[in-house]
Amino acid sequence: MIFFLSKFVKLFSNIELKIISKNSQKYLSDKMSSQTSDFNLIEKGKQNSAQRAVDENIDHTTKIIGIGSGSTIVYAVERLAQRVNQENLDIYCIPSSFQAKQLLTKYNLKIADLETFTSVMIGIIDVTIDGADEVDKDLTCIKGGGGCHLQEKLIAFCAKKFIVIADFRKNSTKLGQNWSKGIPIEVLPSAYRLVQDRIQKLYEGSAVLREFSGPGRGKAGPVITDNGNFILDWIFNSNEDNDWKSINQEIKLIPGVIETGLFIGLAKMAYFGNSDGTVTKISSE
Ligand SMILES: O=C(CO)[C@H](O)[C@H](O)COP(=O)(O)O
Repeated sequence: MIFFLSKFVKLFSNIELKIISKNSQKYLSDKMSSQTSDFNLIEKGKQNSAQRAVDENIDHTTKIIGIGSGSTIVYAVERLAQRVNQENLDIYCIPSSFQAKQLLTKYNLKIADLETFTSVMIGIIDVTIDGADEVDKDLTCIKGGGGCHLQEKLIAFCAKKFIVIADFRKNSTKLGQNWSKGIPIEVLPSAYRLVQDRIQKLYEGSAVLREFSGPGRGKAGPVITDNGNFILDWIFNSNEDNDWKSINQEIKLIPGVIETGLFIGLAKMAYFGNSDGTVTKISSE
């Protein structure tokens, strides 16, 4: 009797285990396919915003373009290369990073830098196109998620038109609404403790040294920018009504600060690729 009873219990628990494992397999596969579809919507959003920005702002009169960095700009460069070939456009591109330069090389586009041309610098670039980590209702941006905001600010500053391209996640009313990784600040390596200290005394939140994470990724220790500097990410209090213009000026006065990832009054337009396939265009004028 005991023998049969134990056989029955074993059989029942095997069935139960199979049901649990089937359910968890279903849960995992549902979760994975919903993550894949989220990923696709985001990528499609990036692509749609990039294509629209290139198509609406570049023509045969465009001679010099500033090229930002990140994952969204890849779609813009792809589209630009297509149009340069199809329409025989004669365009020089100024990259904002090692990554952007590699991208331009891959697509065989003509590369220049800010010293190539002898004319007046401000306005020398017809259009600069770049991604952003977050954009608020006034088109103030947080940039530098990829650590390239110093060169990105240079090509935004020298452009007649600075255009932001992004997927729907970056479209906020207020900075900090969707982006929680803070404001990147490029600093001289020997000054990072001083800047960290000063920011934490001036404002709420913390200024965290950006480091590589995870075994087998990058190197141990701090992220080094294309210019050989460190990055602090200032995680600010997003519930405050922050006056970004004066905060930016104050941070830039700290010795050792090279550039902040706050782009104020620079963007003329932003294109956001939405999850339904449409593109929202916001203009500062
Ligand atoms: O500022 C940047 C790099 O310094 C990027 O433009 C920003 O991080 C957005 O990147 P992505 O297009 O991958 O979302």
